[in-house]
Amino acid sequence: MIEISGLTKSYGSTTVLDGIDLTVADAQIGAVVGPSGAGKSTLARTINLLERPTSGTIAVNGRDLTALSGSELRAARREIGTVFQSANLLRRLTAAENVALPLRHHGVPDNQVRRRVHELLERVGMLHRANHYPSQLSGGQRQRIGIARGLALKPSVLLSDEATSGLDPDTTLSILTLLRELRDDLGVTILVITHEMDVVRGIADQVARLDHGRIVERGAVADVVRGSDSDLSRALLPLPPAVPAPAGHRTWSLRYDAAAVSPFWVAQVGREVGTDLAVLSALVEETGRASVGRVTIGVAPGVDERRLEQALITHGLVVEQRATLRAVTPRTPGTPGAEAVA
Ligand SMILES: Nc1ncnc2c1ncn2[C@@H]1O[C@H](COP(=O)(O)OP(=O)(O)OP(=O)(O)O)[C@@H](O)[C@H]1O
Repeated sequence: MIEISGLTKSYGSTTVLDGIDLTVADAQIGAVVGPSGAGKSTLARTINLLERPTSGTIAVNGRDLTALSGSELRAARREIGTVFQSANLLRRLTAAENVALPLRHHGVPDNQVRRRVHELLERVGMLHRANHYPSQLSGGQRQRIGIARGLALKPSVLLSDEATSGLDPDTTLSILTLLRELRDDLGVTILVITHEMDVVRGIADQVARLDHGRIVERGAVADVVRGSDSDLSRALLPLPPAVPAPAGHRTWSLRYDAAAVSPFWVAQVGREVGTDLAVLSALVEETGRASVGRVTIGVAPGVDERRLEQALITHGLVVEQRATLRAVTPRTPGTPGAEAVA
């Protein structure tokens, strides 16, 4: 478990991190997201103790690591393994030698190093590349070696600092699957710092949004995407573009827990209210161990909107937003069109 409390980092009069509180429980994956300049890299460098915080504490399994110095601090760094953006492997060393590096640095005897490196390479699926140099590996393979090296000293926490940035979608997916396995099979606590919402959606249990050095929103990923109409929620589950609504229709954005709502809700609600609902965009996605749906519907003029809203609520849907529409000239002759004006 990692508990960060009141973490502040200033450079001169510039405060880059301002009172960060963040906890990731054992065998959970926590994610910190934020735009460029929010303070993500600074947070990563401060958490893995490459930089000292100006104030605040970083405790791993109840032990405050910021209070330590000298040899105690060096030993404490073992508690947090880091996987960097570009894996940061040494070019002149093989994959196995790179993984062995932290073990040798900490004076682990040769026979134990060999055994542990074998174990780690096997764990990340890279045993067959043990004697390859970084230049002979793909980006995803280098990142697997980086993860093996991050785990070498059996840290309690694995910090992933933009580890999938720059990888193609399939490779990203395979790295995320590996991180998920480490959580589920080995019980590793993982803190992912990223600007990629796909990463958060793919593996995180908890998410916090960093903006201008502060955590401005946080929660369980499932709750954030299911329960609120916030910036983070929309960023995590953006709706695909909607097709134009039939002329005169109003568009309503809806959100729902797909596991709890009948898959026939569109027809059922339409029947109850006596109207046909137009589906203009729809998305159902598994995220944060929940199945969440977001839909934009077109509502015909003259429909009793209070009754419609009540029916939707009864079926378990949340009405997020309604837009007033005005008819526009159709692009294809004969096709009705409309655009949102509010
Ligand atoms: N050593 C430093 N001295 C002064 N200011 C710094 C220092 N390091 C970072 N900053 C400032 O802190 C802010 C946050 O930088 P940081 O690199 O942590 O953001 P980031 O979220 O990682 O951005 P990106 O996604 O673009 O890498 C920036 O305004 C940056 O200029």
